[in-house]
Amino acid sequence: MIRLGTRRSVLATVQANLVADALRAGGHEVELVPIQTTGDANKVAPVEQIGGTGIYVSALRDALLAGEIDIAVHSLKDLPTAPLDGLTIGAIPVREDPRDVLVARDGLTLGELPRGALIGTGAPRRAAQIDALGLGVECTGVRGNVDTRINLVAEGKVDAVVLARAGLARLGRLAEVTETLDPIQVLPSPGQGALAVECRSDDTDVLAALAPLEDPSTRAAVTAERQLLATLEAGCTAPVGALAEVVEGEDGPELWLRGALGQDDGVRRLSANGPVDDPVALGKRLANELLE
Ligand SMILES: NCc1[nH]cc(CCC(=O)O)c1CC(=O)O
Repeated sequence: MIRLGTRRSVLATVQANLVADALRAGGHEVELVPIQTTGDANKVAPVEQIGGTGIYVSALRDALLAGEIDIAVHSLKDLPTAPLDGLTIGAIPVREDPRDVLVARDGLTLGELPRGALIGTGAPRRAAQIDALGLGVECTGVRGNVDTRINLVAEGKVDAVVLARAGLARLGRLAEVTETLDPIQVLPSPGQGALAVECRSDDTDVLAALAPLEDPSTRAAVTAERQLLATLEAGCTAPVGALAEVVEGEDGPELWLRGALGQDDGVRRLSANGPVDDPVALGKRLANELLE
């Protein structure tokens, strides 16, 4: 029996079930163990004020280290970049669409929102990139689950909210999307749309069970994105956007990485490419170029 720890939110439960079903299809028995995290217990305070990086994952990691569960399913973008002694990411399954989306009143797109329109987003990354478009719209901090945030639009409290497309896809709510934001305008959070299945580093049985869930292209892409973030020494709430993709080059597959860094005077954007088997070097190189 593999005990799978998950946060209690609807999205986390859906994501946990995706992994549980994949393991069951491989002939394994899986039991879901719901666990309360700081991020879920406190849905009001800004993320930065209640611990920042890791508020959604530390309780799951503690349960893993204590042997209360065998695997934890995280949204990769919520997982701190620093590795934790004794734990490893046993599998990164194929990624959902990594882009951000707009859910706006009256079916509006970003460009159709009037000047002064209020966009709800608690993420400095999203606010910095939207500000840099010079549309005259205003970003305001919001928190809470997908339902809460979409309701702010329905209640007229904001004109629009920005969310991860992957979350809406997994919740079956893509019909509410009014625009999918082009990464040319808004780069997603490093790791967005990908799941990380974490386990104990020495748990060979669980590592073997997780191996078939792994998608090597997703692993390469998100490793480059997360290395970019780690090198920029930014936490999950810092204004860093990143998106990597494996593309077919002249001499075979190569990894392309785009990065955006919010600074006082605007957003700096660069891209670079490198071999698929060294995403860490690519992430470091682009980070250093962004800092120059
Ligand atoms: N920050 C919370 C969070 N963590 C993961 C997702 C969505 C799913 C994903 O990106 O994999 C979301 C919601 C959002 O940003 O809209």
